[in-house]
Amino acid sequence: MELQLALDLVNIPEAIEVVKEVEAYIDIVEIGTPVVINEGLRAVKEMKEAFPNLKVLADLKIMDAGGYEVMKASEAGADIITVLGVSDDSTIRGAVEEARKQGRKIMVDMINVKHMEERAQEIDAMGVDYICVHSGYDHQAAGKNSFEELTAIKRVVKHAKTAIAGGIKLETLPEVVKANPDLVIVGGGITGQPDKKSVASEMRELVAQGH
Ligand SMILES: O=C([C@H](O)CO)[C@H](O)[C@H](O)COP(=O)(O)O
Repeated sequence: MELQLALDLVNIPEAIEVVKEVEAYIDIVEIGTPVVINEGLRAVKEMKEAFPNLKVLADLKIMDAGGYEVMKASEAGADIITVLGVSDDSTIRGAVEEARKQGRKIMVDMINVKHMEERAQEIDAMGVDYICVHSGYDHQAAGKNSFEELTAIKRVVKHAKTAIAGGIKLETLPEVVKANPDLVIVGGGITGQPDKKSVASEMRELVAQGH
């Protein structure tokens, strides 16, 4: 089980400072959607240059022009790029095809997908690398989480790795680990803490107890 740090509410220098603190405890660093909107793919490029040994995920939440967007994120140095599960199949297939050419990976974010198991099965068959259940900020504000959705996709996903994101904190991580995703994504649960290093270190230990 791997741990991904999501950086959403920071600029590039702040993002780099956070990663310096917790680098030893994470497998993947995510340049979050708000950072890409504010700073562009330059944020991906600068993060990869600063931490060449970390995998960098560009959370573009692609909805159209999958091949083109994946090509641009790959040029910036992204190892993993996100596409939305609610997109047309042609968008997801285009993203996967380009990612294969570029030696990158595709994560499909299942935010707002209505028929979770059915769509997860279809997307799994398209050859994506990760399928991620996700309660976004607006869902979290309404008190939702994705724990049940993780169990649902694990029933049907045969090839892709499974991931979960959205409001995961140190206190809720043991429940997530029990559900056994391949990847846990944490943003505010680390970045919003006064002692980011110790929280990330405890999270690393919990995640290491999973497979
Ligand atoms: O993808 C995200 C969200 O849509 C904002 O871009 C976050 O990275 C994801 O939800 C993880 O962050 P936390 O919910 O703060 O753990």
